[in-house]
Amino acid sequence: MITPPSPDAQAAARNRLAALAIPTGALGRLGELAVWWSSVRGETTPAPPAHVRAVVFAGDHGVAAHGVSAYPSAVTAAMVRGFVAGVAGVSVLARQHDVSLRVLDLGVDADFPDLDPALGAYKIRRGTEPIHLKDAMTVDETHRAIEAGRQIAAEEIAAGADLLIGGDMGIGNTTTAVALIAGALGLPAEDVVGRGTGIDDQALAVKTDVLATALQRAGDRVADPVELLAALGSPDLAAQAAFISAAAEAGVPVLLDGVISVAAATVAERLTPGVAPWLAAGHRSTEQAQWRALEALGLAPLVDFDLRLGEGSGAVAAVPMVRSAALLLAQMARLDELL
Ligand SMILES: O=C(O)c1ccc[n+]([C@@H]2O[C@H](COP(=O)([O-])O)[C@@H](O)[C@H]2O)c1
Ligand SMILES: Cc1cc2nc[nH]c2cc1C
Repeated sequence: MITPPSPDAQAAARNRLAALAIPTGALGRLGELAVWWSSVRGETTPAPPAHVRAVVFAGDHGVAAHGVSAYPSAVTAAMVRGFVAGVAGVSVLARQHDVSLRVLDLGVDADFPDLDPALGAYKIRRGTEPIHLKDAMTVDETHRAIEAGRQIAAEEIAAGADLLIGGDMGIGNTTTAVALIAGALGLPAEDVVGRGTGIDDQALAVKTDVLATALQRAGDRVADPVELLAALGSPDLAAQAAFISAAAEAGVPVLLDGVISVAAATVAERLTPGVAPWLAAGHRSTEQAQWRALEALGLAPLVDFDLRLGEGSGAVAAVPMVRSAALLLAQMARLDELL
């Protein structure tokens, strides 16, 4: 059950925004962001987010061996080591913006015996089945991934999070993410397919075929979010979807990233309707499925920099905007105080 963000705080914030020493509406989307932050924090002028916590959900995707990505699956495990070492793109942004960053292996097709076992504490399986040929995983694995995502959110909230971010790492995961979006929104393969890590026209045609076959294979099962995740998803996507659901249930807002994060949010809205008002969209990815899914959630992205890195990077890059919005609403004078 999801309680909506505070309508009283939202109304009070909107009134204060309208009274600020600016021409009416001059803060544009920054003003709307401030009102959102007030509503999710339940205060007229809440402090800016000070305990932003990001979790990277890593996993491999069976479709990666079928010509849908510009990179081999081995990159997933290599990048997991990069997150652990603090040298991935999102690692740099997280340090810069004082965001805590945790990477978890939900389904990487490798083991990491030399690393902290906490990395694999929620591991469900090694890789998924290719979704155009068979179900990505079993329904039991799906339930376990969902439970993992809920627990991970609970841990981050217990650690004091006032804003959560879900990131991703997984070669092939844009195929999975856009399949979930297509399944949830009833869109055809051509309306969701994108170039992911940067595939050429030939691979784009293969990816479109894989998606169309996967959607055909899943059929009506897409109507049920657990069946949708089992047929077309992955442990990492299922866990991220449940992480978002659990955050919204606990009244903790989530800043979304690119197409994988937005696919997780789309599934979260199906798992627990009423999630969307707890979400803000960090950035606009290059993936068309992300724009369509954001629109369906009623969200407009903050940063529009042609980012397509994933990892939670676009969300972390937008954290300063949330902080700016909160501080503007709290610290600016009203026009009537200056006249
Ligand atoms: O966040 C996005 O919108 C996004 C768009 C394109 C690619 N990615 C990242 O690239 C990887 C998946 O791309 P691909 O082509 O292997 O499906 C995965 O690790 C994602 O984090 C991420
Ligand atoms: C190098 C590399 C880094 C990434 N980070 C997220 N997705 C990625 C995909 C690749 C290929």
